[in-house]
Amino acid sequence: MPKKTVTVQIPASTSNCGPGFDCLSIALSLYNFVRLTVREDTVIAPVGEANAGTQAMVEEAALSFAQTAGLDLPGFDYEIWGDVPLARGLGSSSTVRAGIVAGLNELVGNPLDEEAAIRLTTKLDSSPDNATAAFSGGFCIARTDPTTFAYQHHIRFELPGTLAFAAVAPDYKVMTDDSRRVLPETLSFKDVVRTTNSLAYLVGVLATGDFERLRGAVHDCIHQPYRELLNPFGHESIEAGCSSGAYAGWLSGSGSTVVCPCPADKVNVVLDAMTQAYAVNDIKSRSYRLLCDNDGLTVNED
Ligand SMILES: Nc1ncnc2c1ncn2[C@@H]1O[C@H](COP(=O)(O)OP(=O)(O)OP(=O)(O)O)[C@@H](O)[C@H]1O
Ligand SMILES: N[C@@H](CCO)C(=O)O
Repeated sequence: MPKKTVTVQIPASTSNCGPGFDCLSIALSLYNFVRLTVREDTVIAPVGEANAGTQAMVEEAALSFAQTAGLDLPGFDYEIWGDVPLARGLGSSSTVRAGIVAGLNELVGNPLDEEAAIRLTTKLDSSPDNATAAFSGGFCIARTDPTTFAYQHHIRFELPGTLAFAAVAPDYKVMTDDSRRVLPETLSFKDVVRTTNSLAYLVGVLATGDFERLRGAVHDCIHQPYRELLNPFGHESIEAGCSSGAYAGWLSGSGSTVVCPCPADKVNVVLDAMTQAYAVNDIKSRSYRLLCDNDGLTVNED
C-alpha cells in the first residue's frame, strides 16, 4: 500500500432545504476532519479515546468499503475532529462516514469513483442528500431509485458568495432516527401539490440566481410540520430570520438547526433575530455565518 496517512476535510450540509425531502442539499463552509493511518496489522483503532458508538460507526464503514471495493480490509488508526455539531441536522454523521470511505479509497488507490463512494455512504447513512453534498460540494439534487430509494446519481451546481446561510443550532439534539419516526405514512394530495410546487420553484431560483424570488416561496408540508414538536421554537426562529431580511428559512435536515439563506451583507442581523427567538424562550443556541462550500470533500496525503 503506497500511502500511509491521509486527512480528509468534509463539509457540513443543510439538507431538504424545506420542500426537497431526501433529495436537496447544500454543502456549507463548516468542516469535520478524518485522518487515517495504515497499520501493519488488521486492527481499527482510535488515536486517543473513542466511544463505542464511534468505533462501531467507523468499523461498519470500513467493512462495507472493503466489501464494495472487493479488497482485504486494511487495519488503520483514525482521528475525527471538527466543528460540525452532533445530531443538529448539519450532516455530522455523513461527514464521518464520507470521511472514512474517501480516506480508505485514497489509501488503496481509488477503486471507487465518486458516484460509487456516494452510493456506499448513502447505504451507511440513509441520507442521499447529505452524502452527495459532502462529496461534491455546491447545491446538489440527488436522484434515488423510486422502489428501493438507493442512491443513483446527482446534479450539482455552484452557489455564489453573495448568498450567505445563517444557521442557528439550539441547545438540544435531535437524532435523525427519532425525527423520521414522527413522519406520517400518508399525505394529503393538497400538501403534496403545495410542496412539489415549492420544490420545483426553489431549484429554479437557485439555478438562475435570482434569490429575491425565494421570498415567500419556500414551503414544506410533508415533513417540517410533523417535526415541530421535536424542534421547539425552530419555526419562530425561521420567521424572525425572514422578517429581518432572509430570503427564506428551513429546518436543516432532520433538525435541530434552522437555516436561513440571506444576502451576505444581512447575515449578522438575520442571525441576531434568529438567535433571539430561542433566547426569549430560555433556549441557548450557537450561531454560524456560513457560505456554500463549492468544493466538497478534499483528501490530502500527510
Ligand atoms: N464527529 C462525530 N464523531 C463521532 N460520532 C459522530 C460524529 N458525528 C455524528 N456522529 C454519530 O452520529 C449521530 C448523529 O447522527 P444523526 O444522523 O442523528 O445527526 P446528524 O448527522 O447531525 O443530522 P442530519 O443527518 O439530520 O444532518 C451521533 O449521535 C453520533 O453517534
Ligand atoms: N433528509 C434526511 C436528512 C437527515 O439525515 C431527513 O430529513 O431525515
